[in-house]
Amino acid sequence: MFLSKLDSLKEASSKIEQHQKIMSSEVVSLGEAHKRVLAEGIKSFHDSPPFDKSAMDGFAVRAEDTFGASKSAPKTFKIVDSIGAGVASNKTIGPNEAIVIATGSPIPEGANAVIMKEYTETVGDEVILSSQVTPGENVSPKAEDIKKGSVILSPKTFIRYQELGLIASAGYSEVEVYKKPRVKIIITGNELVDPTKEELGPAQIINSNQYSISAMVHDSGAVAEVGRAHDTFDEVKEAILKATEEYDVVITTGGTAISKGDVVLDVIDEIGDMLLHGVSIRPGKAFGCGVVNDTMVFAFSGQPVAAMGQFDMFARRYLFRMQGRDFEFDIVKKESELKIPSQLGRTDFIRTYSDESHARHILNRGSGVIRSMVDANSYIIIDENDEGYQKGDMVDVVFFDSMIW
Ligand SMILES: Nc1nc2c(c(=O)[nH]1)N[C@H]1C(S)=C(S)[C@@H](COP(=O)(O)OP(=O)(O)OC[C@H]3O[C@@H](n4cnc5c(N)ncnc54)[C@H](O)[C@@H]3O)O[C@H]1N2
Ligand code: MOO
Repeated sequence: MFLSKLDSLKEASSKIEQHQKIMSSEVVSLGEAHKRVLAEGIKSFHDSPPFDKSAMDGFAVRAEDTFGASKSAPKTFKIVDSIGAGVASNKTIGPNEAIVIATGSPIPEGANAVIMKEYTETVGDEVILSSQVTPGENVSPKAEDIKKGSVILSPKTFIRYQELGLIASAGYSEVEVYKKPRVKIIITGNELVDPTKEELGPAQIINSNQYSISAMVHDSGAVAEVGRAHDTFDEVKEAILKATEEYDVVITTGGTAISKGDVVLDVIDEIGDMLLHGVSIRPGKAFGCGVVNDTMVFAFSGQPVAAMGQFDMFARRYLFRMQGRDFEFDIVKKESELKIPSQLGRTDFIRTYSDESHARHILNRGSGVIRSMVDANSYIIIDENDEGYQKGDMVDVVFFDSMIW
């Protein structure tokens, strides 16, 4: 049965938060660290660049010697050396001397600027400059990017491609990150068949949740494995108990309402601590969760859209936080194209297609209409204290893409 009074979204979130777990850490190679979260701070082993470095192909010179050089009054320098990538010159530049230099090579002793090849003409062992340079021009100074010994990233930083580059430059080949939670998804429902079944029986439904929820788990930085259970108390109980022993989080779908085969919440109640059954949200009211064997078990509706919404409202934040990363809805304001009524005391997640300016309506919004999630790109969130919106009101919108890990 649903609990006698439905929890609000805020109450439900806070009950779940009280049982938030954080994963331990592991060391992974840098190649595997993309989209993981740092469990350690990163202190640089090196300066980057490690030396004053040429930013251009051209000639290293003493800037002072070039002053006054122009197309109409070119200056001639003597070429005393030529260095390519990965080579340092052992020469020291003297007055009116130049060294051929490649982008990335160390600035030779005595030089303080690089003139781009385009402003020069080489004649034998001399180079004619048709422009002047200022001290430091076309030179990337030592440690301009990273200073040796400095803390460049703090723990809990999400590693995007940019951070990967920085970590590599700091001299790391492996890093300590939070482990990925392993999530067992248990699909319940006697009526369910695989998408491969060609002829559906009179009461059969294709199991789509397995695919959508697994993908959502994956999109939250976690690893998903799927199992099936029939709608019997013993089978669901055994499946949940086993999963809580082997996985970090368990998600079930189906069997959260109140007919005979809806056993999931009764099972959780018997074998663990039930935290929630029924939340004042739409879609997704038939949501439950509890803690079994010290493991969070989320019980989602069988209705495909309700299950996706419940993931967005509860499981996504839980999985993010397990990996050391926070998650809040990234809310933007859009103008509502239509009047949207809502019930006080309930938080609504209205599927919508939002463009630059407007939140546009999606018509059929049943909990089983997966098409509505495909046509939508965002939710309008209507707070429990709002009775809805008039056409033209500014509404809170969260884009689906903004929720992905
Ligand atoms: N008397 C009441 N009945 C219902 C209530 C209520 O408050 N009082 N709540 C309704 C709400 S809200 C929802 S949501 C559903 C939740 O039902 P269940 O979680 O028990 O889901 P099922 O009955 O197992 O399935 C519902 C529907 O979804 C299909 N389904 C199930 N699993 C999958 C899957 N893996 N892939 C695709 N589709 C799936 C299933 O075949 C049903 O058609 O309860 C309302 N009832
Ligand atoms: O959990 Mo149900 O979505 O409100 O149809």
